[in-house]
Amino acid sequence: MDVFQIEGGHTLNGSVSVGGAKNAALPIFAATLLTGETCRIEAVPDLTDIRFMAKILRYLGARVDQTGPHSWEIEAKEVHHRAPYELVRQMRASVCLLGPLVGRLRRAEVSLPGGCVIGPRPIDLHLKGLSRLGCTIDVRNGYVEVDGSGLRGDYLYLGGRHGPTVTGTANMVMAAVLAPGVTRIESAACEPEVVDLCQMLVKMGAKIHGIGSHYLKIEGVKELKGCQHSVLPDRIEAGTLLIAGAMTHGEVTVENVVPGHMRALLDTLESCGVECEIFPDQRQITVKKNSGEYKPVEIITLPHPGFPTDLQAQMLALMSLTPGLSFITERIYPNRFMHVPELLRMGAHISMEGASAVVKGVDQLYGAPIMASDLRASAALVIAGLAAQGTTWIQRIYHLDRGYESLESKLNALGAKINRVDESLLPSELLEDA
Ligand SMILES: CC(=O)N[C@H]1[C@@H](OP(=O)(O)OP(=O)(O)OC[C@H]2O[C@@H](n3ccc(=O)[nH]c3=O)[C@H](O)[C@@H]2O)O[C@H](CO)[C@@H](O)[C@@H]1O
Ligand SMILES: C=C(OP(=O)(O)O)C(=O)O
Repeated sequence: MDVFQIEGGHTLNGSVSVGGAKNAALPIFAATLLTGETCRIEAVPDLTDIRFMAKILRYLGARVDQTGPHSWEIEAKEVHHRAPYELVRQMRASVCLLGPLVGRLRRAEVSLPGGCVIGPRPIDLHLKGLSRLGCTIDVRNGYVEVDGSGLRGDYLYLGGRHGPTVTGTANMVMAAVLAPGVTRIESAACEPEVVDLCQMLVKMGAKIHGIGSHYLKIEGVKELKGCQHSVLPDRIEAGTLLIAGAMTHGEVTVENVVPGHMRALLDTLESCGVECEIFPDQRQITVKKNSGEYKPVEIITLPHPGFPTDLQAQMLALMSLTPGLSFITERIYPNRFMHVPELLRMGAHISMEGASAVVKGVDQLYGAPIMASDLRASAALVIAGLAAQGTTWIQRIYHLDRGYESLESKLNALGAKINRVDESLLPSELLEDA
C-alpha cells in the first residue's frame, strides 16, 4: 500500500486543471447498459472507482474499452442481471446499476453495497421508488432482487430525512426512461451530476422534462440509442484545489470549472475573506494571494445548491487554521467527521457537539503520522499536511485514489512537496504492526 509523505510549509502557486466528475461518470457508465448500441464517454477521470465500474460492466456482459487516457467506449449488446458482492462491495455507487438493469432487462439482482465509514447509507428510497414503478422487490442474503416485469411509470416522491437522494434519483430516472407511461419524480435531487446524467440520457433518446429542478417528468420510450458524451467537470475536485490554495495562502487558478456549480463554496470562501476571481467564460476560478488571516464561518451541509458534504472535511481543515470559532454542521451524513481525530493529532482544536464540529483556529498545525479513513477525509488531511510545519505521513491513501486523479502530481506542479511511497519505506515506528 502507498502512503503520502508531505513536507509542509510550501505555498501553492500556478494553474491546475480539474478532470471529469466521478459522481457523474459512475452513473453515466451504468446508463450505458440501457442500450445495445455503442456509447463513447469522454472526460472520464482515471480513478479506481471508474476501473471498478468498468470491471462490473464487463462482468455483466458489456464490451468496455478505454480508448484514451480519459475516453471510454462501452457497448452492452448482451447484459446479465446479477452483480455479485465480490465486485459491488468495493464501491458504493454500484447501487446505480439497479435502475438500468431494471429498465433494460426488467430484472436485477445487485448485492447491497458494503458498509461505509461516513455513516449508514440506506437505500430504502431507491427500493420504495422502484416498487412505486411497479417492481417487486426482495432483499435476501445481502442481495436486492428486483422483478421488474410490471415496470411502468407512476408518481414518485423521493425526499428523505436528509433531503433528496442523489443516486436514488439517478436510479429512478434510469428505470423510468424505458418504463411504459409517464413517471413524475417529486423531490428529485438536482445536483449537477444528476443533470449531466439526464443530459446524456436525452442524447440517447430519453424524454426527460424539468432537468435541473426538483420535479422531473419522464415519458418512457421503447428503446434508447448510443451516444457520445463528455462528463462535466468535477466541482468537488475544483473546490478541494481552491481550498488547498487558500490554505497555503497562495495564488491558484483552477481551470475547467463551472463556477455556477460552486456557488455555495464560493460564497463561503468569500465570507472567510478568501478572495476568489471568477471567469465563467474561461471556466476558471482564481483564489487570490492573501497574506493576512481568514475569518471564521458557520457552514451547514445541504443538498445542492447548498454547501456540499463532499467539501465539508476540506473546509474544516481550512478552518482549523483560521482564528476564532467556526461551526460546521453535517445535515447529510451526521457522522462524517472521521478526519477530526486525525486533525487533532496535527494540533487542531476541534470539539464535537452532535453533528457539529466547533473549530477553534490555531496558529500552527504540525506534521504527524495520520490515517485516511475515507475519500474526502483523505483530501482534508492532505490539505492540512500542506500547511503544517514539518512532515506528515498519511496512510491508507487508497481512499484518495477512489476519487482524485493524481492529486499529488497536480499539487506538486503548484509547488507542494508530496511523495507517494510504498508503506515499507515508512519510518519503522509508524508501521501499523510496529
Ligand atoms: C456516487 C455519488 O454520487 N455519491 C454522492 C451521492 O451519494 P448518495 O447518492 O449515496 O447519497 P444520497 O443523496 O443518496 O444520500 C443523502 C442522504 O440521504 C440518505 N438516504 C439516501 C438514500 C436512501 O434510500 N435513504 C436515505 O436515507 C443518506 O443516508 C444520506 O443521509 O450524494 C452524496 C450527497 O451529496 C455525496 O456525498 C456522494 O459523494
Ligand atoms: C462519498 C463519496 O463517494 P461515494 O458516494 O462514491 O462513496 C464522495 O465522493 O465523497
